[in-house]
Amino acid sequence: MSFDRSIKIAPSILSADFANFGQEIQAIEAQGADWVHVDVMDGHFVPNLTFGPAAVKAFRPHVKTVMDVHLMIAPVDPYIDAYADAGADVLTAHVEAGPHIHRTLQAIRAAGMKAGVALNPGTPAEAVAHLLDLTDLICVMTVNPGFGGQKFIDMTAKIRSLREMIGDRPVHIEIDGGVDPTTAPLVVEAGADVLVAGSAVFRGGSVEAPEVYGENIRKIRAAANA
Ligand SMILES: O=C(CO)[C@H](O)[C@H](O)COP(=O)(O)O
Repeated sequence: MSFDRSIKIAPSILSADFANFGQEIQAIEAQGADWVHVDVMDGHFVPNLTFGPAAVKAFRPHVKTVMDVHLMIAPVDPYIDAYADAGADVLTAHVEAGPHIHRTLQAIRAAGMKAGVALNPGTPAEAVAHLLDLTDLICVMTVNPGFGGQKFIDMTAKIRSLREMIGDRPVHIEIDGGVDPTTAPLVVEAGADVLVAGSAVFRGGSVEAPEVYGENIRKIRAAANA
């Protein structure tokens, strides 16, 4: 997985048909998704439950691009090897999920994955200031994590601070929550390059009408690049 700052659209399969993940992943990739974003929730760190390592491993053969796994779980460290075995390319842990994020990021890289760190809306950019050489991606939450379809919270000032702090390091800034053709240009202008979108990609489409996913992805990308 090489680094570049071009805009990448990462549909969140939290908004896919839960009875049909394999075909949904194939459909979004055929329709232009750059990465596939997988939201892992534990009903403890966030008030919702999704899937664990066995399900993520079952998604893997369907993902031909980048499998971007966002852990909204606490603790993280006992599960790092399981997500490496499941085939995650990027594994992101929340800075709020435990006292030893430094160790967590080292362990993710040691397990052969790219290491991501996520920040809730209430957490300042400075929380990752000492982690910049240990991380490949900073995920800025623009909703309080747990559910798709929430209203975008403006984090553009935080994104700008992070882009400045990152300097010329090869670190992606990913935005997660409420990304659509209206909000995408705001976050890209502030310095983001990976856009996670659930509702705005899957709305109106299905595996029987995958061209809707393609139109939705194109609209987000066009707005982001405008
Ligand atoms: O991490 C998430 C929620 O915690 C989802 O990825 C995020 O909310 C995307 O969904 P939407 O685009 O519908 O806001």
